[in-house]
Amino acid sequence: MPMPFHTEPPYTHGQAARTAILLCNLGTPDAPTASALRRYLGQFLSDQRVVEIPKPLWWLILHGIILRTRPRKSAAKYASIWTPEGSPLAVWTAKQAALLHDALDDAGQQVLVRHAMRYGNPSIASQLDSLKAEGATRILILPLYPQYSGPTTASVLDAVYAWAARTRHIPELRFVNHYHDDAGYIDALATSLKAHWKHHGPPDKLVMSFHGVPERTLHLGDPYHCESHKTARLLAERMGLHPDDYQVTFQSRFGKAKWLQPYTEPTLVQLAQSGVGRVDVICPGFSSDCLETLEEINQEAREAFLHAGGKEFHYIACLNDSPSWIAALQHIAQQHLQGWPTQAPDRLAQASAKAHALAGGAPNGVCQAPD
Ligand SMILES: C=CC1=C(C)c2cc3[nH]c(cc4nc(cc5[nH]c(cc1n2)c(C)c5CCC(=O)O)C(CCC(=O)O)=C4C)c(C)c3C=C
Ligand SMILES: [Fe+2]
Ligand SMILES: [Fe+2]
Repeated sequence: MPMPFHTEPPYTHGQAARTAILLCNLGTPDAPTASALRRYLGQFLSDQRVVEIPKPLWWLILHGIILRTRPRKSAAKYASIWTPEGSPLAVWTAKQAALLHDALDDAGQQVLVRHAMRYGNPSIASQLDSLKAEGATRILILPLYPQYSGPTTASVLDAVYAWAARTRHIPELRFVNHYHDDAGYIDALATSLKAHWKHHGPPDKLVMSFHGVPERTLHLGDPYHCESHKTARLLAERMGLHPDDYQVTFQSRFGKAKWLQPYTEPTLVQLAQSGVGRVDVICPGFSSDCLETLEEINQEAREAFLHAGGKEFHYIACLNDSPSWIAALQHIAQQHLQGWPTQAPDRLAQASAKAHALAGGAPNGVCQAPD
């Protein structure tokens, strides 16, 4: 009796091999509730890329303290930014994938574009499984983090490698490592600033706030700090700013350890106290608005600045679905897709079917080499 060798959905005879892009973001809770936050934070904060404290000790702190108190507090913050469509991070990420697909399609490149979340849903493994089931044999992993860091970019790659480790027939995989100095990305940020300043004029100080990481990761070789500063310098140059016109800060500190400095909120308070009337805050490291920008910056930091005597606080929205950002993503994707076929699938299917007809077909009509 013939053995059923296939442990995964096989390519059916004549099915086209497809090229795909998986946009990967951090993830977000499924609902602004304490139970959803406990699940999300439990997964997020168990990742050794995110918290580099030895496991037994961290497990006790995480389960004994953090997951008992933080979910309720964080849920209240999420509730303040939640939209009828869901969490802003999830809404924007899905929209970016759809717009990137359409932009590539308009350029004559038919590729599958999906999004996945490192924590929460849809997971990286589930999206890779479904891409494979749709015939993807070449997958470009594009993390939505312009600056490389261990907790973000490397953690996405860990999830991809973990999926690959349990997959028999691994598709060709490519990874975008970073694009902190990509001209299109810098242009997209400059376009946001120009649009804002066209109506409001420039501020007394522009604060460029990046998510923080523990300072020791810099000394251990993480390029995040330097890449963030390079993004800031390129944006300033692009805007013709003098070094005194702007400041780079790091936000979202977690725990008691020293993180990258200067910290965003204390800097804003100092600026207000030293007589700076108007600040504009932009968050170039976040490709879409999320809790860290909408709540931490646009609510908490705004209040701290105004409370300390500042007069005007302008928050400049993330790149989200802005056309210049989608064009930048398209260009970044195209650079990394070079050499991979991106024609219409029906043309590939015809070529594949013809090849099989010439070769006499595959046993049982099952084909594991569709190109
Ligand atoms: C515990 C350590 C954390 C590290 C290190 C860290 C790095 C890091 N994070 C982002 C981007 C985002 N973080 C977001 C939320 C968030 N981050 C942490 C902790 C660390 N992040 C926590 C606990 C949370 C959850 C919210 C809370 O309870 O405070 C988000 C927003 C997600 C959303 O749902 O909107 C983003 C985006 C980067 C880029 C980064 C390192 C460079
Ligand atoms: Fe974070
Ligand atoms: Fe540096």
